[in-house]
Amino acid sequence: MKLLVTGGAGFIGSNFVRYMVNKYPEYQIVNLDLLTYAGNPENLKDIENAANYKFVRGDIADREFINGLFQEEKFDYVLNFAAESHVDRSITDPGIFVQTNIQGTLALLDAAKTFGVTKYLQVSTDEVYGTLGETGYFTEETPLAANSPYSASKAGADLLVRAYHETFGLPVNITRCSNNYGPYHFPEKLIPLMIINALHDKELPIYGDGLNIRDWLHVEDHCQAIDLVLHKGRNGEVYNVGGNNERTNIEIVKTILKHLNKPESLMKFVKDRPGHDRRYAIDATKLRTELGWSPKYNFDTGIEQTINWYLNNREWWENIISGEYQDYVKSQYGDRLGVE
Ligand SMILES: Cc1cn([C@H]2C[C@H](O)[C@@H](COP(=O)(O)OP(=O)(O)O[C@H]3O[C@H](CO)[C@@H](O)[C@H](O)[C@H]3O)O2)c(=O)[nH]c1=O
Repeated sequence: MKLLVTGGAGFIGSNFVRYMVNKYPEYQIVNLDLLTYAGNPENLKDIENAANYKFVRGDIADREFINGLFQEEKFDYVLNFAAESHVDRSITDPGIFVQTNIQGTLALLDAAKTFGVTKYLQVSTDEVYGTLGETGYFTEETPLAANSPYSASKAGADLLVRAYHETFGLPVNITRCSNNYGPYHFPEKLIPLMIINALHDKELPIYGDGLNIRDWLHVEDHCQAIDLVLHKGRNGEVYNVGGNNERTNIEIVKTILKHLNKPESLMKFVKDRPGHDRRYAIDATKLRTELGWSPKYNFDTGIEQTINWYLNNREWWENIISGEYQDYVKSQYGDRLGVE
């Protein structure tokens, strides 16, 4: 069984690669990653020499390269984690989101169709559903109503995946997760950014009134869900993955400050994100009842484990925020990156 995991050097992708390499020694896992600013080979240092693991550097939107890779490797499963993922960046530079998230997905779908796969799994996001008011939950039937260029690009990709199933009969699944947290989270996102700023006694920028709500999901629970959907998901189906842990941003920041024994005076309310979605909350009943998913983390233990991970892995994030990160990656991995 051969798996292509794209974006496997990113936060969720690397956690998933590690999970699969350890759980399925009999599978061959190929990690394809472009190593943009958010992809980091250091995330997988502990398994990089595993017999069932291989790293390839490349761009999912490079059709010629993708076709060559599919022809050579003959993948059984394709899991697309590769994406530009940061909402704030999509507001200043939407073009790269369309290129990677839409053109990249299209190139993978075409290759999957041409060379044949047992399953194509698209890792998507609850942000495609837009925003909720104070009540209600996103289900798989909630209409798509993306509000940011990022979520619009993910929604576009989801519709292509759906279309390749309906039109060409490609065996596909789409998973839509809520906000992930855990080890190796890139420090532009709320939780790692706040931990690192607090450790430096720097201000913690809270957008708007800080009462926006996110539904936090531990990345390992997300990995388990994707494993289940990959093996047991019904073709053509969408599965929502949510932690059932709704928190306001202020609650998150206060929790982090408390764990680190830092004062709340570090919180600074700043200009709101344009188009800022108010609330995300996921109904994951389908995943639980149909596929038997049950998350093992509750938020209190998960956030504590995550904060401790950042305390114990300073070198990992100091290399990233030092600005010397790209040079560092090149010096460590330059000769071993595979396809350029
Ligand atoms: C970076 C940052 C964020 N925020 C707020 C904005 C959001 O309400 C909340 C979380 O922000 P972010 O960490 O950027 O995550 P968010 O926009 O929710 O999107 C994340 O979660 C999505 C899933 O819901 C994923 O699809 C995205 O790729 C991922 O980036 O915290 C702040 O108040 N201050 C900040 O400095």
